[in-house]
Amino acid sequence: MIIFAGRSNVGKSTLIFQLTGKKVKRGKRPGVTRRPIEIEWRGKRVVDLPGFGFMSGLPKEVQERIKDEIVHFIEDNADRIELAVLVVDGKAAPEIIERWEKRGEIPIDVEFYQFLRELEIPTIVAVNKIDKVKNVGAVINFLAEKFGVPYGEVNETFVPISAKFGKNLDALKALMEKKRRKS
Ligand SMILES: Nc1nc2c(ncn2[C@@H]2O[C@H](COP(=O)(O)OP(=O)(O)OP(=O)(O)O)[C@@H](O)[C@H]2O)c(=O)[nH]1
Repeated sequence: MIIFAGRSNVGKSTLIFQLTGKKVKRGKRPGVTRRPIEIEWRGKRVVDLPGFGFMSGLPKEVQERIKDEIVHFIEDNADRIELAVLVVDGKAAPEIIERWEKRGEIPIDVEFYQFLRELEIPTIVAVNKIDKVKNVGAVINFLAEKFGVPYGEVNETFVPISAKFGKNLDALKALMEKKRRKS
């Protein structure tokens, strides 16, 4: 099983469509049915987890419930998950992370990455929307530091992509194949 996770609106559905040719789009009404969506792809299960973090119009309790469901889903399936792709918005993430830190909170992306690592699930961070980013290297260095990824592991953890424009998806696919847990 391969899981895709990330904050709401980072481009998960767009990316999964680009990689698999399958639509995983939910109805746009937030909070209604935001269960994990599973598709079959090359004999594997690919799961699009609901977006976590702040979504406008969603009460805090609903956001918390979604987060709990995601955590439970991952814990329940940890042995079967061969790879996690954490999608972040390369344009928005640095600012969001800094805002959370200023409030004294652990940014949700950081928490989530560390949660996956604790469960020893191989994890790739797809840094999406790089078409909107000027200095991609700086963003990746920033994220690596915040996520606690050692320098020597940066290249096998972060992949800059643009899902919308189909940019660098071959590199992502290659890394997915390399990193996934082979049983
Ligand atoms: N500029 C740019 N926009 C993108 C890119 N990828 C996705 N988007 C846009 O970002 C918005 C959100 O994309 P989705 O694929 O719906 O995001 P999602 O993460 O599945 O969102 P949720 O369903 O809320 O979890 C859409 O308007 C996409 O067109 C990208 O690489 N570059």
